Amino acid sequence: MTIPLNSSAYRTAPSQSAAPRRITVLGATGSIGENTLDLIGRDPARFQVVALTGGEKVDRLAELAIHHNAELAVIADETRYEALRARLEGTGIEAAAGRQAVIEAATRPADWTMAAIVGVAGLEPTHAAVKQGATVAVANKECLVCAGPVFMAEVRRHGARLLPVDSEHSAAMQLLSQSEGVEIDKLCLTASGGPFRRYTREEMARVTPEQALKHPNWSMGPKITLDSATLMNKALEMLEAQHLFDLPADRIDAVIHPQSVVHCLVYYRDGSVLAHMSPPDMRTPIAYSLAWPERMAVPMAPLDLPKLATLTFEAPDSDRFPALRLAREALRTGKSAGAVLNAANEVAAAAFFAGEIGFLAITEIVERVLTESADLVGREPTTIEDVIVIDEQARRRARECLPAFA
Ligand SMILES: NC(=O)C1=CN([C@@H]2O[C@H](COP(=O)(O)OP(=O)(O)OC[C@H]3O[C@@H](n4cnc5c(N)ncnc54)[C@H](OP(=O)(O)O)[C@@H]3O)[C@@H](O)[C@H]2O)C=CC1
Ligand SMILES: CC(=O)[C@@H](O)[C@H](O)COP(=O)(O)O
Ligand SMILES: [Mn+2]
Repeated sequence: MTIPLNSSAYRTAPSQSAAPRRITVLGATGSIGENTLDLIGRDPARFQVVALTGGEKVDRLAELAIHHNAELAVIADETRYEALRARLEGTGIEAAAGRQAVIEAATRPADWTMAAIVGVAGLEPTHAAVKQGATVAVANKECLVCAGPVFMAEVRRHGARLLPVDSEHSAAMQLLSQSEGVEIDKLCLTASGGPFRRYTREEMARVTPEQALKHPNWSMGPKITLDSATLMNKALEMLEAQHLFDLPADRIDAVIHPQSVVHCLVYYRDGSVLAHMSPPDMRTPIAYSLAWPERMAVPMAPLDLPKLATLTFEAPDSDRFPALRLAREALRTGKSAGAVLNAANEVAAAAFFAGEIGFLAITEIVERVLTESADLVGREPTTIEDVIVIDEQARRRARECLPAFA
């Protein structure tokens, strides 16, 4: 379902059942996957693990599957099937491999699926989970960025329930549940500003992948950590919010908040602003989605405001960080702007990690591909398959751009 602004949907208690909830984690070996399983492992009587999937980390996937007594473990990289099968031999856990097997894992009946594969690679498996009509906790923001209206239509068509996991969107869902029947003026996402918040463009031109991977507040996978450094993460998140909450482009904003304690703010026309706070640890939004509409305990210390002492906010600088300007344009353009922006960013991010381009070239390539791809940007996909075709074409154009930025 669309997260409705004017609905009591959040307050409807689920039927209470003594049976453990059947859980699947797509992207189990990643940062979100590990945090999800950490919480699940603390209350094993409440959860039963159906399927776990990984990309390449076959040993870790097998360890997690054994530890959580999963029914099925799937590794996306087919060449690692034999290694997975050997590790799981005698455990009774099924092993499978390949892209299609990941999609099939997502179709196994489950009450709750965590969608935490990174990148557009997560789109088809998450869509497969949505088609089961169950609850999907969606960390994979690319589903919404690339396929927004099509994906949300599929959610409605299959009667699935989406629970946002991205910290800002989890916060937004909690804030918007206070706004039933009330028009909001603005939804404002916070951005830490990343490790280069105070860098000049000249300094940014020389930064290395190692420096970009040092996020000031959050421990996350490499791709999203780099996106935080370019502010492309916030660009993706503005598009994610547009589709999740069905908001007009001009009601979505972002502000720099270096402490990452406030995650989202909702502005009302009477001057009120509601803000959501929590420590910068993803186990809080994951726990919210796992226990929803109830609350569960997490193992972290509560926020210590006197110790924090100061929370600060700054306006983003679009000259040094063009990503937010690109996001605003993409929000207004709609259609396939999000898919093209994301595809170009995935290609450019991989090229930066490979040492092929500099840090500033990442957003420059995204802008170049968006500017030169009016034909792609203007397409209105009607199916997930259409989105994948657009993504592949935008990737090809981004790859063609790389030599000019090397
Ligand atoms: N990390 C965080 O705190 C947050 C993450 N998110 C979003 O959640 C998603 C996951 O992020 P994060 O956990 O950081 O990412 P990670 O890189 O840590 O983990 C990604 C997961 O996806 C798997 N994977 C990678 N490529 C493929 C593929 N082609 N097919 C199948 N599986 C694949 C990886 O497997 P393996 O490692 O075995 O190769 C791993 O399990 C992203 O969309 C991100 O934007 C949103 C908010 C916060
Ligand atoms: C934890 C989470 O939700 C990330 O998306 C986080 O927001 C990244 O930090 P930035 O605010 O630096 O993008
Ligand atoms: Mn986020």
